Amino acid sequence: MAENVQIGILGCMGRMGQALTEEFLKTEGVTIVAGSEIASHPGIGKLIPGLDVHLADTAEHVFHEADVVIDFTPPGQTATHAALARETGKALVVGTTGMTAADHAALDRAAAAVPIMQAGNYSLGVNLMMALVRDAAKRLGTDWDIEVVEMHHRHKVDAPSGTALMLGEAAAEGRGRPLDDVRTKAREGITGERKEGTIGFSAVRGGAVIGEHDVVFASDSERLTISHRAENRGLFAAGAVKAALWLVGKGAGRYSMTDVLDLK
Ligand SMILES: NC(=O)C1=CN([C@@H]2O[C@H](COP(=O)(O)OP(=O)(O)OC[C@H]3O[C@@H](n4cnc5c(N)ncnc54)[C@H](OP(=O)(O)O)[C@@H]3O)[C@@H](O)[C@H]2O)C=CC1
Ligand SMILES: O=C(O)C1=N[C@H](C(=O)O)C[C@H](O)C1
Repeated sequence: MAENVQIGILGCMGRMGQALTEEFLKTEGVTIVAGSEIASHPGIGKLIPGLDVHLADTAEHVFHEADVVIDFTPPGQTATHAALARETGKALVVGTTGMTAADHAALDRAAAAVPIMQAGNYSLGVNLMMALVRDAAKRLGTDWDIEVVEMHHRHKVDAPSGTALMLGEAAAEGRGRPLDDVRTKAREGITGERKEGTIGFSAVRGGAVIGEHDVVFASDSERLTISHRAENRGLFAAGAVKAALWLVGKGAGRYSMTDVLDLK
């Protein structure tokens, strides 16, 4: 690992931005050298609490200053940040969810030039859960219906969660099918009976829930549920810090948390 890794955080004053700052401050061998927020943020130009760094209003500044940039901004900026990583030659860790196919394509383009880490969930538990779900889906026939249910706080803007989609992809992979071919989105009205082999998604929003995910396997005579509960945001921040340090010195490419945790 490099001597002292210069870290930049996009969305620095958000829920995850603050959890990341706290986690990096507890970590040896790293310095937060830049942080950005949306231009209308009242703290722009002022010191970021706990740091000797002024809050910037552009991502360009953060990419210029840092070795590794961590992106936990709301959906919509990923393609721009991927292009900046490619142009500046900097490593990028993406935590943002609600990504589009165009966002993924932009990350793939950047990954031809620089190391890119992306995960819808940076916790050990969820990444292990993906392997369990893949295995269960492989072993249980299509007479076992698969439903992914998630609950998050009232501020979350995307649905289903990035984690729910990762879990759905793991289940579809276990069944040897692309998720897009078997996915059922939210149900409403006269939906007709459930089609065998499909994977359903339900998103619940309310209160301050950090993140809850259940994958339900339901047959005519029994039901298996694999569940994860996040107890605090520090969990995701600790995983993202680990991922950022793991990325230092890696070649160009697209990486995920399963690489960091050696879960493949
Ligand atoms: N992969 C993982 O493990 C996890 C992923 N997430 C994901 O991370 C993302 C952020 O979550 P969370 O921290 O809760 O959200 P927040 O809204 O609390 O934080 C995002 C911050 O980024 C700011 N922001 C908006 N646009 C920009 C911009 N262009 N440049 C810099 N900053 C900007 C927001 O400002 P403003 O509020 O004014 O818009 C806000 O302060 C979500 O997509 C969420 O799903 C969350 C937890 C774990
Ligand atoms: O927005 C959140 O808060 C979270 N988002 C991620 C997701 O969409 O899966 C991860 C975690 O569940 C919290």
